[in-house]
Amino acid sequence: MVGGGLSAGGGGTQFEAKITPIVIMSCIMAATGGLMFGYDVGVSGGVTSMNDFLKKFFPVAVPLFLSEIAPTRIRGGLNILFQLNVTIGILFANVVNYGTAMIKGGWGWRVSLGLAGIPAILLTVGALLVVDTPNSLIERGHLDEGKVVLKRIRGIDNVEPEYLELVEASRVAKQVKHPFRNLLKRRNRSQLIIAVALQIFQQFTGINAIMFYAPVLFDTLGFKNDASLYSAVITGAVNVISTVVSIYSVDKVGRRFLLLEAGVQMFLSQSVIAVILGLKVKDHTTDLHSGYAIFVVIMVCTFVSGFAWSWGPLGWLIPSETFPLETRSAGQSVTVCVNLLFTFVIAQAFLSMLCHFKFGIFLFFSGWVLVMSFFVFFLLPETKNVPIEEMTEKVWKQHWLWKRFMDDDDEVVVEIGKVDGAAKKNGHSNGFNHTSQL
Ligand SMILES: OC[C@H]1O[C@](O)(CO)[C@@H](O)[C@@H]1O
Repeated sequence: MVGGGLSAGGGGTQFEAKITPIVIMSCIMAATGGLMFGYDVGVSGGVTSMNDFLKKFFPVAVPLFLSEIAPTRIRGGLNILFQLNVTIGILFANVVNYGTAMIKGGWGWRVSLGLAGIPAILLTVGALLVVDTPNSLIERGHLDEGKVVLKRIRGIDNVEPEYLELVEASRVAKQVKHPFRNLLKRRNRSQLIIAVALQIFQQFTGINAIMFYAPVLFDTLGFKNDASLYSAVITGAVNVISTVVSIYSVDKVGRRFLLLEAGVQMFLSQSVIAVILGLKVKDHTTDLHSGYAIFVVIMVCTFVSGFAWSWGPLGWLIPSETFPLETRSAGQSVTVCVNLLFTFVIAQAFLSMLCHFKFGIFLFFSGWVLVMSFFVFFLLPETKNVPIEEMTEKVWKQHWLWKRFMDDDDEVVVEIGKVDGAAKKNGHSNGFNHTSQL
């Protein structure tokens, strides 16, 4: 599941755990899922700028601008690792497109599309090698097997404290009967609104207009065919590197800082692109002067880097750390669903919008960046370093608006049993909201 498999659900738990082969295998699995997602996003833009592909599928069209089981202590980093893999997949596709465009005989685009099967095969083979998680085994009643797997995963014999927490977490999870119904309850409104808004906003930054159509955009600006593909490789690399910046900084400077800083960066770069294109490109036969064209590439990279250390990874991270237990699985599903729905909407609408708005398309997206930055400023609370189980008290109940939704009458606070009490005493958390309202 996109982003969902790497929930940042852990609070302050610091169980003893080695980085074992099983954990590494699980990370490779996640990486492959991200690669597949990213490759599919990246490959489409490239092949649609290859003349042989266009001749085959668009003989009538000369478009003006043709244009998506870690130890707790590394859970946050792994969450963004998913997005990192998406960006690596995109970069990989961009590099492949650059190479296959040079194949003589007009079948290079077939190779680009065909290679999408490789991450899918890796994922399938990987899935056969990976064992059931202890959580899943325990939840299905296979307690002994769950403990054995936990020992293998952690690489140690003394897994008792974590095992007991997993058993307790599973007991609590079983009490959640109607996750989707819970999602609509008033007390869960804030997390739901924020998760849905983040996904819609992530796509309305216009990132996929760039990811899908960058080579075509650069082509239209007058870059030669291979130069436009080459430029897409550059933006793909900027995307990867800037996501790494997010991995290192998100727990230091916080989510709000990254989103607000990137808001300014994305707004300015998109506005500059719009102004240059508006002033310098009169019609689709005009090539941009090479100095301006390079400047546009730099502005596109500035935009992509801002996105890559903010809305890209945080769109996944924040919902995964804010939904309480009673709505977590349902909330993650809605998050992914809304993201893919709006990826589809933008991909479908972009070309028609481009024909109507022309350079104004970048003003359209920069306007949205402004709106989402205000949303972050006023409505998104900081969640950096807040243990999951304290989110309600420390985040939602402190917020000027969201605290009004926290006083639901039919609230039933689940008292986690003695295991939880012991865990709390030790400063541990089982990754679930201990005051979950069922
Ligand atoms: O890196 C850019 C990519 O990241 C996503 O927003 C997913 O988080 C995709 O929609 C986009 O293609």
